[in-house]
Amino acid sequence: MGATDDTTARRDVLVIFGITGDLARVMTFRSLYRLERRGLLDCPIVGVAFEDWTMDRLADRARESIAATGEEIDESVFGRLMHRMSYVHGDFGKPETYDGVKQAMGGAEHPLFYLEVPPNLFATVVKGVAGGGLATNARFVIEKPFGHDRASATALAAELHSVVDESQLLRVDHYLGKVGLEEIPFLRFANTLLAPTWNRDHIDHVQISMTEAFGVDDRGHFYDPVGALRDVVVNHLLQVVVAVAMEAPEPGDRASIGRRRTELLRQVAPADPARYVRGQYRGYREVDGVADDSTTETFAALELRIDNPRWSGVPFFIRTGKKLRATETEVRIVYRDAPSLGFGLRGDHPPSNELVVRLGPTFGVRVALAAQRVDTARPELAELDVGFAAKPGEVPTPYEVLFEAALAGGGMRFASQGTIDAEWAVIQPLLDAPPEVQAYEPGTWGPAAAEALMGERGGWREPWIDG
Ligand SMILES: NC(=O)C1=CN([C@@H]2O[C@H](COP(=O)(O)OP(=O)(O)OC[C@H]3O[C@@H](n4cnc5c(N)ncnc54)[C@H](OP(=O)(O)O)[C@@H]3O)[C@@H](O)[C@H]2O)C=CC1
Ligand SMILES: O=C1O[C@H](COP(=O)(O)O)[C@@H](O)[C@H](O)[C@H]1O
Repeated sequence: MGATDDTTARRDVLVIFGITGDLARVMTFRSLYRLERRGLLDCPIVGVAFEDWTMDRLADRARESIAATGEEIDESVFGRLMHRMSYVHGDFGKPETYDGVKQAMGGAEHPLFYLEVPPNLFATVVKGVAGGGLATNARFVIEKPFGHDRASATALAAELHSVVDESQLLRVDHYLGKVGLEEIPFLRFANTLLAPTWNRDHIDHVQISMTEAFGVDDRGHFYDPVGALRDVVVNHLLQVVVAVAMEAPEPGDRASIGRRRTELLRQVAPADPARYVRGQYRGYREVDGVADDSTTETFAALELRIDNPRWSGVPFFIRTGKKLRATETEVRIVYRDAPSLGFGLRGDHPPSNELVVRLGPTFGVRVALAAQRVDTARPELAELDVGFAAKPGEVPTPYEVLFEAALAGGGMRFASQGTIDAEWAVIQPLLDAPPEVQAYEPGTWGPAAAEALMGERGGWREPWIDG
């Protein structure tokens, strides 16, 4: 185990292993550019990869990558970003690569190492950094996947822990950087209107829906061995469950947020394969990189239960899939039936209240109240909507939030091994006994069985979609 600091010292260099790779192209350069524009970068950045690139080549890649995400490039911002960057090439398996990294780091004492590398190289890089004497006071950001099941996640953690301390590891779940997610606990606990009703006495069930209109496209090689459950349920959507269901952090102790997350996940009952629906869109098997006889799910719907006094008896329904009718992510709290009114209003059984937090494509909150208008025969739901951003792009992207948090030295935006283990424990029964995969037509809401999963609860609500 390597030497650690237990402070929250600001990082004084960012070293990115895998700067020439795909994640850097689609996410990293853009996030760094946006942080530079907001004046939030203040340290050198060292890119490391195998290819022998010049700085001009790196700058070209950075420029193309940023432009491809739709950002308009401000030359002075781009110039400042490139001015703080340097590049080291070498094999991650060779000690001399880390000599080059050490030199490029200058006298930095609190480095942040970001591993944008294939998962089978996580331990190689961490060991290389430690072997080069660079792990003292360092933090390591690592990317998913953290194993492909509970046992392999445990084995990966053990390998990493043989070199560095758990407190040095920052595991990325980009939903922990998503604007909207952290706002859910705030909304719950800061509003006297909501806090007393946020429990089994008032809430009938919770629907968490992350639907995508696009398919697997050019990611067949990555996606086919993974599937929807591992891609987004065991991580992102369980974090949405956590935000809805966790207890309040301890006053004045931000570190307790991480503990609260893990505590909640440990109270989620292991998922029941009988309450799990797997789907695959027609045409998926023709995607490049997908096996002709693939049974990988591109759609998953499941029910979870939480064994604690607040949530006992309240089902949490989750659905996600590719090539569905619309791209949206939301969590919908469906309240219990209102009592029969019995005081002479037309229509004596008002519809149930709903509270929706939309997490994508933009962030917003909707409260649906039962209302009786003079021109309608029965009470109906009237929707009060608050949009927090008119267009995508106006709020920080998840990766900006995560970089900012990691550079500030804090770990609250990242998942601990305790959290990862608890997540796999919930999902493992579904991996052990997966039901048959059912075909669905692109452009629908997935297999009919997903609707049946909801029983008598009125089915999946039409998501909150603009326009
Ligand atoms: N791509 C994405 O959208 C996402 C990726 N992730 C995760 O991020 C991580 C990186 O993924 P991605 O960027 O797609 O991977 P890529 O395969 O595109 O990139 C890998 C990078 O590692 C470098 N590399 C690989 N082997 C060596 C070696 N032996 N020595 C030196 N450099 C090496 C490559 O350098 P070179 O090119 O010079 O050979 C390249 O820069 C993975 O853990 C992935 O699961 C997570 C979310 C989304
Ligand atoms: O990690 C992943 O997440 C995206 C969805 O992220 P979002 O922020 O757009 O909701 C998903 O499309 C992808 O398959 C998965 O790997």
